[in-house]
Amino acid sequence: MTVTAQQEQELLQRVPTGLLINGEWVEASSGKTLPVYDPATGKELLRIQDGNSEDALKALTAADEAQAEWALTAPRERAEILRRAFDIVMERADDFALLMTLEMGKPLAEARGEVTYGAEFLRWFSEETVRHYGRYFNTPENNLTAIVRHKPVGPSLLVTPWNFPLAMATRKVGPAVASGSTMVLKPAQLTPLTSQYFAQAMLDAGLPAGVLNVVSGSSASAISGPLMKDSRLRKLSFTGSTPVGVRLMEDAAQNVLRTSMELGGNAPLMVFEDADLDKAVQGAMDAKLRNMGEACTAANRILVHEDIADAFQAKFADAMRARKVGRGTEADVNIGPIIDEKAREDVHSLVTAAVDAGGEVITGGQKVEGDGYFYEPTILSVLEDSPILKEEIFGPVAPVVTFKDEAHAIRLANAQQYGLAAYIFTENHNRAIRVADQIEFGLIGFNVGVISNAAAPFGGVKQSGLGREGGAEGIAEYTTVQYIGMPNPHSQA
Ligand SMILES: NC(=O)c1ccc[n+]([C@@H]2O[C@H](COP(=O)([O-])OP(=O)(O)OC[C@H]3O[C@@H](n4cnc5c(N)ncnc54)[C@H](O)[C@@H]3O)[C@@H](O)[C@H]2O)c1
Ligand SMILES: O=CCCC(=O)O
Repeated sequence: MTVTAQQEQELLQRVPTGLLINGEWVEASSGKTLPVYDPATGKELLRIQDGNSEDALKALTAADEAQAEWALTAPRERAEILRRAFDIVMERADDFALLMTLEMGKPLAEARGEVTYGAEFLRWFSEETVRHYGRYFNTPENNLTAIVRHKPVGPSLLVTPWNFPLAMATRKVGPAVASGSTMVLKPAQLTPLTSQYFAQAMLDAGLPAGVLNVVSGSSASAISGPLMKDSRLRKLSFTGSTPVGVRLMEDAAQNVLRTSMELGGNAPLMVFEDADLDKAVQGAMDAKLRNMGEACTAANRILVHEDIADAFQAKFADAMRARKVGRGTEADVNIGPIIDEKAREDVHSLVTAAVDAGGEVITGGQKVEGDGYFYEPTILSVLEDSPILKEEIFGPVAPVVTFKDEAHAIRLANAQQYGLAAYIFTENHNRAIRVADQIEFGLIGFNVGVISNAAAPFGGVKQSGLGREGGAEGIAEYTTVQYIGMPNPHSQA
């Protein structure tokens, strides 16, 4: 069902537009506001307060002052806040979905999927909160008894990207709350509304003032810069591009901050000659077109065995041509716009460079004329040295390359700097594990194109980052380890 303009306006009026500092939505000290746009129309949706360095420091002060008491709360209390937050986000699922469609462009059905995915981090970490055990043991010499326990890392700066506005926030806020850490969340400039609506849900769930502070603003470095230099900050958790992540790691080194870095990806999707072609095409569609290709997990390099390449490409092209492009609020649309004009230009430049380097357009390959930043679902047939294979595409463009044998496929998969997600399509389980052993990626989809799940550790190797979010590993990113040694009571009188 198509959403009406009145429904959109009613929702936008309910979004907090201030900065969240110490439990209150307040105005920015600059007195300035920041516009938020709809990428499907290019029009302004709403203006929010434009936070700066002064606001960021106030938020850190609030987080720092709340830290000691928050660290001592009962794990059950934190767990129940997260569980209530899960319920509230699910009760408001339609609002969250529409808000993401409006500010980011993804079609409503996908946005609903993100609400479920994002909310699950709250439920998952509510369950982890009460089970984050330490250890108690005698040392090998029996002279000491050791207690090893986990303490909250302390005030954390959480920086999120625009492509999954809810899930990237819950994947950080969930474990930070679970661990007993306080935080300053800095959402992406392009999509602050979902984060602000989510922060209100956390307050409604009973999160004490000062634990979660939110500072949106037009200058990311004005917000993060002074915080990264401040000794009260203990951790940076960043999700975004590799170049920005590298710069922030350099800053973090000056203050010896704990860091979790969820960076870019350039996933290969490998289709072997023994693959089930229907499964492989479905997997390629899911891995490529989820979020219009604007995902760190997006399959950007479709590697297909030469014996099945024609058959695969024909089915893949039919599936791509069947997709409907349009504003995500309209019924039946399954490809929304690219986030902004610059991002669409970047996608088109990669396509043009691939064609100039000898690539062939199988379907698509053009910007869609008219309002908004739409791009046609595109398949390119390219050679293995095509420039498009070296970069994150962040759009609905799938370059296909053929390979001769398993060793060749592995070499192509590893031949770039990223190591986030990879996909393997084969009916031979031994081959799947053998290939997984030899490719350098943190996440592997075996005969499936989407594997993200709150219960599983998400993260990459090489230039895709450090640390893991979600799973049992996720909470450890927000704790420090303390060892207490004492005389073994049996060796004492
Ligand atoms: N590995 C993952 O889990 C994951 C998940 C989602 C997105 N990503 C990656 O994120 C990128 C897309 O997101 P993006 O365009 O928002 O990335 P980006 O790096 O431009 O921005 C990410 C965040 O960093 C902030 N930022 C930008 N410059 C900054 C600076 N100099 N100092 C401090 N903060 C700064 C932005 O405001 C935003 O909040 C892609 O590379 C994608 O692969 C990775
Ligand atoms: O953009 C990358 C994040 C996608 C995910 O969490 O599945």
